[in-house]
Amino acid sequence: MTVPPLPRTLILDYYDSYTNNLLTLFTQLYSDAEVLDKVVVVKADKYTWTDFKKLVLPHIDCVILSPGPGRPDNPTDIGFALDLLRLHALPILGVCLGHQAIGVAFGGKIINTPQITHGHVVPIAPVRPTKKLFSSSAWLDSPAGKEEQFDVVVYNSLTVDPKSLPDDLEVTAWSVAATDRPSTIQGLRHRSHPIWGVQYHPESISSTRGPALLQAFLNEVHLYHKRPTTFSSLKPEIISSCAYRVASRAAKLPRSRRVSLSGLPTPPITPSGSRAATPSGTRAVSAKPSHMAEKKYGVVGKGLRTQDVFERLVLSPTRKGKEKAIGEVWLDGQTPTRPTTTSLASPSFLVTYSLATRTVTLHRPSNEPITLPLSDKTTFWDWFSAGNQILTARLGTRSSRTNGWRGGWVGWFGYEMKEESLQGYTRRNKNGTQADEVDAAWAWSDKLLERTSDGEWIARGVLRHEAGGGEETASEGESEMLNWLRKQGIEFGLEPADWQEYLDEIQPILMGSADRATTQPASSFPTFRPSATGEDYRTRIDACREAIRQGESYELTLTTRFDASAPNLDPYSLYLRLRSFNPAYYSTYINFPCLSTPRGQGMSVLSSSPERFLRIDGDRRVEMMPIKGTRARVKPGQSKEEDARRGEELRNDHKERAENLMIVDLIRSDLLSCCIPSTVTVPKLIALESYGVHNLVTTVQGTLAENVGSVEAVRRCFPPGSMTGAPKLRSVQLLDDFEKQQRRGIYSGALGYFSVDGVTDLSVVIRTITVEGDNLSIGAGGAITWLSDRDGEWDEVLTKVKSVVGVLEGVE
Ligand SMILES: C=C(O[C@@H]1C=C(C(=O)O)C=C[C@H]1O)C(=O)O
Ligand SMILES: NC(=O)CC[C@H](N)C(=O)O
Repeated sequence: MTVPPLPRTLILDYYDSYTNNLLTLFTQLYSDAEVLDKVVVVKADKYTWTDFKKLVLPHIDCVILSPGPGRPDNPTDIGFALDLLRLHALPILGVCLGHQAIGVAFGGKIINTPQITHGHVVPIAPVRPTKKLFSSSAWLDSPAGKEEQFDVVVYNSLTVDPKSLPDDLEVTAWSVAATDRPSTIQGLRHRSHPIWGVQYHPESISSTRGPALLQAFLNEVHLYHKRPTTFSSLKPEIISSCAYRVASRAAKLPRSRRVSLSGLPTPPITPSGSRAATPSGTRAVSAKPSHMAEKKYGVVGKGLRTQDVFERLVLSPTRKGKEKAIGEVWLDGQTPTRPTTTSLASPSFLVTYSLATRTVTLHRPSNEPITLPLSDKTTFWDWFSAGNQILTARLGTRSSRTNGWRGGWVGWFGYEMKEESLQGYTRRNKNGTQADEVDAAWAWSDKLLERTSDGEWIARGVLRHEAGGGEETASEGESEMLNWLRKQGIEFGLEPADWQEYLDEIQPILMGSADRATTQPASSFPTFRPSATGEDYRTRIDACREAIRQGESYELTLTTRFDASAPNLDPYSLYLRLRSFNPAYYSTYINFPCLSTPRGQGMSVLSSSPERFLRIDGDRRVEMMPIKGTRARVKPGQSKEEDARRGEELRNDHKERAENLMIVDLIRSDLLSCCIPSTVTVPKLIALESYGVHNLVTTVQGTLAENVGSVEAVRRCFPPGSMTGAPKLRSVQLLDDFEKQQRRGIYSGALGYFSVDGVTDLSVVIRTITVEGDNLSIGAGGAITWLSDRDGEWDEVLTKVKSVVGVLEGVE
């Protein structure tokens, strides 16, 4: 069976979090280059109906109406789709909401589906004989066409009422009835116009026969247009109306790596013009004059505890006020099964961002903070992304490293940064955010001490020197960020003398005695109390389920906050307790004493997050690992068999698997907004990982397109889907209301680093204590679906908080 030529296809996106996954069906039939040339995803409200008819319709060959939140009989949810369907000027395929729109456009009624189901696999049976799509030759010749039934994933609360089906429409498929699940309409076609719909999601990772369905549709499109040998490309104006464009290629990597014979980098030019001495033992690995230096210590210091080295190198100099540092950073990271590096750093300056005032603030040791209002057209993401791209090109040398921070930015984007990342988002309550909130904080460090997973130490430095031959140079003129920072006297990269001084500082520490450091872990956690009662939370669960019943969302990650007050607390000693109580892959301690928020002076993040948000390695491979599905582990000393049983029970739980699948499909769609479509894959679907709690974890990967930088990639996937639910935009708007506009802050955001070599690694901020002055908070929540049980969900929240701080007070 041959694949027809690819027609110009416009996918109208009703702000769903699965729409981009349709691209994956295309790339199973056509090349990336062809798909990106002929298929475009456009937000459904991008054009008015009048403009669409004039500017778009004459220049495309077919339309796909995407899934989406809401109802097809609500004009704010469905825009001009009903007019488009009634005009039937070209072939149209509707998926889920788009399919329901077909029902409504020709006179059918929308009702609640008898069994509301999201993220479950159900069998469906095509009706035969029937004309078109499910009986087109492409379909009948395909393996799917020969089967009586096949499995698909459904995400719907609503359905076309079979009793209301107008004569113009014919059912092409039904779900197979089961005792708890009556049969519902799964496919429709118009009897005389080229219009088809499917209620299920052919693009879901767990649906079968998706490409065969698409091919059957494209065959119909081919037939409709009288079988041309080829279709032309989309007009550039239409392509550029797409929300996110990705290039069909990955950036080329400089593969050759040259290490100078002496193992030393070209000596940098000092400001006076003379060649500086290169610190001994330093080695650079690069095809271009490298700015990245490293010194490996081998067995030296291997017997030391990381805590002791952190205290001597990072903590005591800043505490004595001697160091030129703005704070303390320990990217700790621990798990027995997934080895990771540890990095210790004393950043030299920090930029923060406030959404309320749209200002950036520069913080330096012993200087007054300086602020910069961003222009109306610029978001913090744009500002930071453009600057970071140039810094990476100028200072970093890409390598195939998969792990570790080599210097550059470390910090976080708080959850509220969604306001500038999520297309279509509007903050309803403008008073909710105070001016002196810290919505994003990124500190720069051009030196750090790394501990490899083998326990060896490596000092890493980003050196400053003039552009040398063959170096990619990017103009600073392009970056508002770099120009402004330069004006404030900020330089990126160390002078060779500074690097030498750093090595001189490290040497005696690593050669020193293994005496234990003086700081003791806090003897207990402060007492955390819920900010909302269990009853409040249960009521909010009901509100979530009602929104799901109405088709507004498929899953909502509802959260709440637990607060504690602890005057004179040493956040570091509390972190020491946390890291032994709940060691996690993304365990992190960050302390910025200079920051102040409405809750106090000084801000620290004490994280024990197990969840990867997004990592980009040296080959521009992106990996996201959403967690969904949680069970408590047994208490220490209790039976291992019982612990394993709970893990297995979680792995086989239909509700939890569905929660996970919904986020996996969302994450795939997020990655498709920045990766080459055919590269987005799911190598590991719903695996059990057991650390502080049992969790179900999925791995989604892709290769970043050449036109997308690391910060931009993060922005397109922000906020993390596991903290929002699906579809993302509608769900976060609903959650803002259900959570009473309460700020989530760092919790639910992303924390980690953008390394100068382009390697990026960020966690989802969960299981994390935020300290602001004397006030501490922990956010916690869970995914609410139609199948959620009020008590079970509240217990899950308590389980999560207890995995961080052991005991809780004031909970029913
Ligand atoms: C919301 C939290 O966790 C999120 C929700 C999970 C779930 O519903 O199972 C699991 C991990 C996180 O993505 C939290 O820990 O506070
Ligand atoms: N996935 C979808 O498109 C869902 C459509 C509609 N909102 C429903 O719940 O039925």
